[in-house]
Amino acid sequence: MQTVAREGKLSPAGRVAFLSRTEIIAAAHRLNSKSLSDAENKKLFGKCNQSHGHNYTVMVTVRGEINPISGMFMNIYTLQEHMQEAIMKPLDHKNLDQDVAYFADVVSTTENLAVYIWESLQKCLPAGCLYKVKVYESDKNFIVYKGG
Ligand SMILES: CC(=O)C(=O)[C@H]1CNc2nc(N)[nH]c(=O)c2N1
Ligand SMILES: O=P(O)(O)OP(=O)(O)OP(=O)(O)O
Ligand SMILES: [Zn+2]
Repeated sequence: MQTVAREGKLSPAGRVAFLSRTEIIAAAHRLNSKSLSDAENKKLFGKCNQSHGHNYTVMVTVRGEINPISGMFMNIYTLQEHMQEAIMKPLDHKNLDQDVAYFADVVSTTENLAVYIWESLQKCLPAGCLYKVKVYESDKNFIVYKGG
């Protein structure tokens, strides 16, 4: 279906684009499960059973139809604002296990951090537009979570 504005040609409706933004959060954590004994935690998590920190790189990808009038489906600054509220404010320069209630009983693995970020963003983004959360714990280690 063609949509033509008063001036200029417009892209046909129905084109889906994927918009991504990254932010870096510095956070401390300790891999420790309350369901395991101290000895089991030490055996399973090794040195990560001790408090340490990471500079996590978080990449959020949203998707939507390109608006034929504006040429976008979401202003990047809107995504930035949502990431500020859902990610930076609750997580940056925090101790995940002590300062974030979600991790009181959830092991602060990168997998669970990605789930937390997904669920936090779902509350503020339009339904269905969140596509992917990718979290790098280091240059080499990263997790991708797409919901479900
Ligand atoms: C390295 C670290 O500092 C960690 O905290 C690592 C240790 N291993 C590991 N394995 C996973 N599947 N997920 C993690 O988040 C993780 N953290
Ligand atoms: O996320 P997709 O499906 O676009 O695929 P990709 O670019 O391989 O990304 P990833 O491996 O991070 O899911
Ligand atoms: Zn770690």
